[in-house]
Amino acid sequence: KRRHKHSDELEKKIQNHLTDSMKPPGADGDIWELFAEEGEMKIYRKELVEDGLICDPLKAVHSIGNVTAREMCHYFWDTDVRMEWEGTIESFRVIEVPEEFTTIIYQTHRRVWPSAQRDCLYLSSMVKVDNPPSVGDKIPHDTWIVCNFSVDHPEANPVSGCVRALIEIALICQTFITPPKDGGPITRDCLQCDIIYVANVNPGGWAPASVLRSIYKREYPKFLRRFTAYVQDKTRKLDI
Ligand SMILES: O=S(=O)(CCO)c1ccc(-c2ccc(C3CCCC3)c([C@H]3C[C@H]3c3ccccn3)c2)cc1
Repeated sequence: KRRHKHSDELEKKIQNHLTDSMKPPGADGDIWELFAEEGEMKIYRKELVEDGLICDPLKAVHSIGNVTAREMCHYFWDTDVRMEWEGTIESFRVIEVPEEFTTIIYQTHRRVWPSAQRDCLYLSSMVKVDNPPSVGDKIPHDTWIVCNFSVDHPEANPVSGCVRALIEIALICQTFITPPKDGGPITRDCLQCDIIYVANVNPGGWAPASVLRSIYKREYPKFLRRFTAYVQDKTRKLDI
């Protein structure tokens, strides 16, 4: 069962995401504030301050056509394409690959004036979920999750002056297939991918609340817009 040092922690986090993060906002009795809405994309936040630091949890739900859950999670997880859609990291390095679909990454974020630059050191794992909870009455064809969470690593060799931000992030995707009425073959037009993205970022040290909250308000919608468009573009059949 224990495949690498973080296997147990990873399993536990995935189980938590599948039970907690897949619930629609508000189902947990918590008060989520809808702060951005663009078509199917809805982004919610909660205000949370821990030890004086802004740790506002974020939850986004979205649904896009023509892609599968596996494609969404693959492009989110695959570091080979990271800089093609990530707009706020300055550099990153894969420190270790504990197993085939699990990497340990060190990355630095662009400095947010007037606070110090932040870096993140985290494990990133892509997993197919076998017995997914079905949300509502729709039955998913398949469910995939990418789980990113902060870990320690002796070889991080951090950029001096960076403050370590702590992250707990998950991208959970489900593929829904609507076969064509005429009984024809299933094409990309029959695909719908439901997305849940949860992010808990602890800035790790002081940063002005107003600055952080305005960054989150700007960066999360931008990230979801840019990333989903990127995947649809990468998977679009070539215009013949
Ligand atoms: O989804 S991922 O796993 C994709 C891999 O990169 C992810 C996303 C976001 C972060 C992150 C980490 C630190 C910060 C802050 C804290 C104080 C100063 C930097 C932010 C703030 C900058 C905000 C932000 C929000 C959304 C997207 C990017 N930037 C975001 C880390 C990982």
